[in-house]
Amino acid sequence: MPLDIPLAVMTNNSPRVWNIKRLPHSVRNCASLDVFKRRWQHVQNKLIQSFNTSRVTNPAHVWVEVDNWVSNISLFPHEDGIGGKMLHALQSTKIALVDNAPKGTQLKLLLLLEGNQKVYFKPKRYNLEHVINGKIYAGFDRHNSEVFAYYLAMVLNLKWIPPSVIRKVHLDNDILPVATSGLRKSMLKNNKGTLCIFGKCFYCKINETVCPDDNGEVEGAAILYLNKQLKVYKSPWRRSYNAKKMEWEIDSDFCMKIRGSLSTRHLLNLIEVSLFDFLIQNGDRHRYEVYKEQIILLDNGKGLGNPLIDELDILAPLYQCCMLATSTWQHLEIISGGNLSETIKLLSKFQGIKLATEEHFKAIERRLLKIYATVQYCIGRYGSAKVFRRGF
Ligand SMILES: Nc1ncnc2c1ncn2[C@@H]1O[C@H](COP(=O)(O)OP(=O)(O)OP(=O)(O)O)[C@@H](O)[C@H]1O
Ligand SMILES: [Mn+2]
Repeated sequence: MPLDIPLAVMTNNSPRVWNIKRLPHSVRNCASLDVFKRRWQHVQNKLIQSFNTSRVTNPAHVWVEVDNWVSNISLFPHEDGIGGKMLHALQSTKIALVDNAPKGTQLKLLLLLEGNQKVYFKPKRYNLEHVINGKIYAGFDRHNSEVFAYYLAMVLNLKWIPPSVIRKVHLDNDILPVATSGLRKSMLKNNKGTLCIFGKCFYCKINETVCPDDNGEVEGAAILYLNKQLKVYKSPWRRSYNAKKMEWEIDSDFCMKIRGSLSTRHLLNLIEVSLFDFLIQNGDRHRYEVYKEQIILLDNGKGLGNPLIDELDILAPLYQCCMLATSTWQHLEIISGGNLSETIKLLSKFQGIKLATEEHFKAIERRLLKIYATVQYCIGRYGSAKVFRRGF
């Protein structure tokens, strides 16, 4: 068991622990609730304006806008309906070329869309109801987790994630005519005579294929490819992927040790990412990419595995460092009370997609309460002046 897990959180699922009285003062103070509500409505309206558009007359214009976007506060534009337009272009632009994308361990394809836009395509491996058991990083990537993560990041105001949407591609019509010979060689016919893909990647196996459905279509997450110079870091809180314990799992002063080598800003960013990962239960962020001093949320496919489990040690950066950017906290305050799930559902509906079962949405709300409780633990231990930091 990792050291220093908040006691309130550890005494586990007792409803008393999640009683509203235990939440940080600001969250339960009725006078603030009105202020939060107004602030949230403002944020939600902006998100709706961004995603409530789907028709794109010329996707090439969207890619030009995306490519030319320069900003220190977001990876992509988010005003004037561009969110929905990017997703629609990702979902419907004709595919000009498809190849294997051998980087990483999981089967994925690299699509080149007309207009020269590169896209990663992570195929569907499971139905939404499928529950992953075992280790936190078990199983194949979940395509819906990638897309869910995108909307979650938007709602959390983490604007450093590539747009991602559910897309169906027709194997015979959309893929085969434009497939490279390498990709054709990584396909085979199953015992029903259907052509399936086994791909080219570290874990790709000939007996673990992706096959089209009865309509001849393969569903997957279409993720915008970032053609940018990214710095790669190993996460200080990465798992060992074997029986060996990592330093963060045995050393209660772990955060103190790494503070010497990471700037406060970088650490606050890592902590913010741990909240995001805890909500979807992505325990597989072994390394991360940085662009313009910001962590980019790439590879979010290991979330949404089991809605009944909340692996607390994903929150270790928060409860071991007990620091949080004030701006992050202010945003967490306004998404309480169901706003988070409601908005993800609302925004994804504009693209006509269902991203997760009700159990997963409930789990996200439950985990949000655990984040509040962990912050409360930190405040109790160190006082809010030490916990909340001017961050970004
Ligand atoms: N949208 C993207 N744009 C550009 N590069 C990307 C994008 N997504 C992932 N990458 C790069 O490709 C690599 C592999 O992608 P990803 O991590 O999603 O695959 P994976 O099979 O899950 O890998 P792993 O098993 O190592 O987690 C990443 O390390 C990252 O450098
Ligand atoms: Mn991965």
